[in-house]
Amino acid sequence: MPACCAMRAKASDMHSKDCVKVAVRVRPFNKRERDAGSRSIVSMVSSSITIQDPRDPQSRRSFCFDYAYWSHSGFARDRGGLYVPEEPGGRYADQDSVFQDLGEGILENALQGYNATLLAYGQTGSGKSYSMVGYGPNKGLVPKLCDRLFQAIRENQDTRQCQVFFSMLEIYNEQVVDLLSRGSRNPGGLRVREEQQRGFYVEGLRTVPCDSAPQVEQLMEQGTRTRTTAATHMNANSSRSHMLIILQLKQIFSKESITKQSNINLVDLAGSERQRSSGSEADRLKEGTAINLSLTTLGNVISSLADVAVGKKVVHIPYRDSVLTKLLQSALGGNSRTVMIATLSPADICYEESLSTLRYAERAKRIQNRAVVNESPTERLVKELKAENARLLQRLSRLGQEGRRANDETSESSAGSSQTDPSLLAVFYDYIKLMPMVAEANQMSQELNKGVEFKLEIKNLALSDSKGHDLEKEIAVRVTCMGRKQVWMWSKAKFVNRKFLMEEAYQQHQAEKNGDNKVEGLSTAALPRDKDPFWDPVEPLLLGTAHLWLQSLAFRIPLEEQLEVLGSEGTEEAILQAQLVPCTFTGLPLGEDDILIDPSELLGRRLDFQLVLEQCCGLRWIREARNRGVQIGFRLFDSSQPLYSPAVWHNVNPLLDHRVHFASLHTSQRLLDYLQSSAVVLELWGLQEGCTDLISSLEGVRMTTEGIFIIEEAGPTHTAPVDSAEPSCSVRVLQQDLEELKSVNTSLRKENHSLREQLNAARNGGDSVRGRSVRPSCDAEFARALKVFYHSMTSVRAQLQRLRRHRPSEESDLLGLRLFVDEQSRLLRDFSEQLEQSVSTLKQDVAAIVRRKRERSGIWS
Ligand SMILES: Nc1ncnc2c1ncn2[C@@H]1O[C@H](COP(=O)(O)OP(=O)(O)OP(=O)(O)O)[C@@H](O)[C@H]1O
Repeated sequence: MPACCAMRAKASDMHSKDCVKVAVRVRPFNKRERDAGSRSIVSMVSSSITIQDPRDPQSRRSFCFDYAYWSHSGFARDRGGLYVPEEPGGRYADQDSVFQDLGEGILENALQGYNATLLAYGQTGSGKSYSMVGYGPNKGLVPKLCDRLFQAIRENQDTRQCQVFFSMLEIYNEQVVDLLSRGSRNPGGLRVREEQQRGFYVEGLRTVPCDSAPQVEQLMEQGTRTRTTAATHMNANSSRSHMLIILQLKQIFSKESITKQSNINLVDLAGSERQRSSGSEADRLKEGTAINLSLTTLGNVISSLADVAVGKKVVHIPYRDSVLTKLLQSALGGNSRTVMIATLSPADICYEESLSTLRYAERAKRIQNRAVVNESPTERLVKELKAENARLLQRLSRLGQEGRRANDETSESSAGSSQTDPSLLAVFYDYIKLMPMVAEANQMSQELNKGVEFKLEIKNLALSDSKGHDLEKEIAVRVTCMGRKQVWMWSKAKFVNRKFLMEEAYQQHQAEKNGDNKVEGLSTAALPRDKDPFWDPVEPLLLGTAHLWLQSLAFRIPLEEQLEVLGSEGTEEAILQAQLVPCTFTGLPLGEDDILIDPSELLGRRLDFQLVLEQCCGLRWIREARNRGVQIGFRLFDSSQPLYSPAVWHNVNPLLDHRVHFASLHTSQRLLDYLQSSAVVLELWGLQEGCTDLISSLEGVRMTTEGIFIIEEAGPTHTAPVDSAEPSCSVRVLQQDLEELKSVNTSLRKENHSLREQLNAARNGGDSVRGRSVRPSCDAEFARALKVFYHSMTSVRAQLQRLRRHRPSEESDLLGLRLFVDEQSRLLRDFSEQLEQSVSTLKQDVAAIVRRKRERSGIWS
């Protein structure tokens, strides 16, 4: 069977992750070989090729490749000068058959949106240029590819708009020369730069838009003329430089609103032969060293990648060691579908070089690339990034406005508020960096049937601490096991580490698939869970938080709230009904008369209150999967350990009915400040099948025998060391102060009592009537007015929160934005009306109290 027909699988048949495809082509004898009476030492059967050592005919080496082309014999030259098989169906592989196998596949890949690379490797004069570019009528892969590309563009012009850009460069002595910019050769060559997204690229390389194959051919001719060539003893046309043609194909599918972009790299490598003492001068040696550097590095990169492919641990792939490998990074082990054509002479005098070429090709065969269509991921990434950007910008501007409002009086802060939060920028940077890694992890998971999905999230994007200050944002990866609906949150570091292990597992899997028995280590299929980089033990997950502000406690006013539990990125996770109930130390709720006008009255006194978690409603976590549960975690004041409500499972609106009694035995100014300026952050924790409940750690927690949590110990008398016989001098002074305060308090209470009596007497015509309803004192009236005000402030605050969260949809067009602005104005109007209403009610109440007080003093006087 003709070898060229043996392997007819097209390059486009490659899976998105596959090994570099390798083809070998054997050329006819050249004049020198014929003159030297050379004999062929290469034979080909199907896709396997055997080479014989001319000094030891028994010594043979066989290799098997994806494609093998016999172009050595059995050909004739037709009238047009084309080399064709001597007889129809003959074994000679002509330019057309090579293009059909390799070129068509590359073209299809490019049209699908994959990057593609074609490398020609071999000894000088072995037929690299013939295969890549061709001579005369025997057009090679590149011109044929361009012909077909423009033909395909014409055929598909109804469905897509296409743009083709052409660049051509040469790497010579580790310097990059733009072959399309004659005359602008700067001595150091063009710079190779690196960008996060783009990888390595040549700065300032001329990129010419093309719309026809003849135009490309013209540019190629121009480039070839410019190309540095140096005659060697082996071949008058041989080149000692690497030539790289880059065809960029941009396709716009207007109907689907997507674009696809693919790069086709066509690389004609310099001759692979070792530097020989061939009458070269000093310059030639330098040339040789540099060429060796690029090819040696290419060899090293290929070896390392081949090692990786068989599961060996490779610490470093030396892409950066040469210009060539920098520019070919994506073609070797990256996002590209790559084909290498290794060309060789079958002549006995070329034995060493041909064997070395075959070995090189053998290693290249093992390289595994991971090509992705540059449409969906890129489009999605851009879309996601844009959406994220819009969200972050909105948040930034909101923060800026809030910052400006809050810091009106401090010019320093208001200046700072216009600055971008550096933590946000860092997160942005991480986000962009991790996106392709996440895409790769997803692809590996899919191919290995792991059923695990990775998604980037910004942790704490919408969350704030107990003072309402924004928490530092960081990037996290949400990992979801699709089948069992288990979720994990991985830190950036953990993900990067795991991604490395995933790659190892993936490469192992590929090696197993290819039936490589020499693979060391465990089979990916039998990977135990603790060794599986896609697996982790299930654990509770922080779903979101809600803030219950404590200010009302400083006035001993009860508070009942419907709190919105916000997820890390601002999504509503649930509504939580919670209460703060000031109470006696036995847990009985305090009455209206216990409301304080001045919170400092609490100083030094005991304060008891209960935190009540009543019910959770509309739990998104449970709605998504019923086999889940939740718990609420919270911590107060100085406590380092959170307390948790008991777990509730399988219910979207579970009753929590959880009540915790806290007490401050001796309220300090610090606690008072805390109550007036802080919130208790209620954390909603998601439980999943197989994970254990969160348990409150009571270590270091002071509790009374009645189960009351002490948030602040008793005053200095109690905190004095138990074993000290005599209290210290300052403690004694404080004790005296306390006693004095106590007696002042007692006399004040008495006075208060007698004043109430007098008031009642005045109101009831001098009779002191016991048991009848008594009119409240001014203080109590004032406290009540204050309570009404606080309650109204609760709904004002809710309105403010609604305003803060209200944002236009990411896809908003002009009409959508107008609707958003209208709605925003309405919300603002409601908010200011409510605020004004609350303040004016308070003002009226206070005025009425003052008026009544005056009237009463009139009565008394
Ligand atoms: N498959 C082939 N069929 C017919 N002639 C071939 C074939 N391959 C190569 N040749 C001839 O061999 C000679 C050398 O080939 P070519 O110039 O392609 O070598 P090369 O490897 O590109 O060398 P260099 O490293 O100098 O670029 C050319 O004259 C070419 O026409």
